[in-house]
Amino acid sequence: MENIARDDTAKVQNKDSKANSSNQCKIVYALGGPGSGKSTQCSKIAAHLGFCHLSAGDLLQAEVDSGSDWGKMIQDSKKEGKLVPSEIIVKLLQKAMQGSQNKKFLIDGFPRNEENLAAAENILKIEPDAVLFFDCSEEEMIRRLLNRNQGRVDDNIDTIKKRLKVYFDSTLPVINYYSSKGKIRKIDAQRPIEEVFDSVKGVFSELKAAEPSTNCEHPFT
Ligand SMILES: Nc1ncnc2c1ncn2[C@@H]1O[C@H](COP(=O)(O)OP(=O)(O)OP(=O)(O)O)[C@@H](O)[C@H]1O
Ligand SMILES: O=c1ccn([C@@H]2O[C@H](COP(=O)(O)O)[C@@H](O)[C@H]2O)c(=O)[nH]1
Ligand SMILES: [Mg+2]
Repeated sequence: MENIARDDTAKVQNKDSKANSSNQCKIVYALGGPGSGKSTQCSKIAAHLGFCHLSAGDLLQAEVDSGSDWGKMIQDSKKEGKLVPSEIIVKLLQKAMQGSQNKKFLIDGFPRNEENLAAAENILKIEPDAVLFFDCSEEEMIRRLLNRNQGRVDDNIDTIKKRLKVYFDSTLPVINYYSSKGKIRKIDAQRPIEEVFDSVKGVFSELKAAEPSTNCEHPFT
């Protein structure tokens, strides 16, 4: 599977990639704990700021719904709050990015562990321009997930506890890595949806202000 993914890597490049600078993309990651509001905010960013929103969890769920060979394994992982092998999500992201005319991607809920991070850098060959970190208390995340009411197999207290453990053990180190690279934009996600979105818009305004005024094919806003 890794070989198939590698064959196509040159088609998805962004400004931090070494190759193919003529095909520049803007890439923003959205990370945070389960229920921190990543997908809620990403939907609003896509609607208001013209990004293509790619939710890793939704891409995996689409595989389950399509009855693909990976479907059962993905569904079992989701029920257990476990992460699927990186090559699967990389393949799905790659297909979605290549199928989009948009060059501004908002990747929601990936990378979630160090294996994902290595796959993003070495197989997808993407580097985020910025990483939105939705910071929310554990109590509030649990409250939101138990009230989500979307029929998700993982919105029950046993699975939520497992997902929180994966988040604290595996995703926080990824957030710390991007923090050390100066890419994290931390947002207080504990507040009401519109207040959080005001902060999100502020982040994109700052990113736009910081980008070079010339030769910018895909501006942040
Ligand atoms: N700021 C907020 N205040 C109150 N409720 C919120 C807020 N943001 C999102 N919600 C609600 O909390 C629930 C979880 O939000 P959302 O699905 O966006 O979280 P998520 O971070 O994408 O979670 P997951 O990691 O499970 O995909 C949803 O029911 C959503 O409507
Ligand atoms: O990169 C990823 C993203 C998601 N998963 C699996 O999907 C579920 C649900 O994801 P949400 O982002 O919360 O919708 C997650 O718990 C994992 O089982 C993954 O493996 N890798
Ligand atoms: Mg989500």
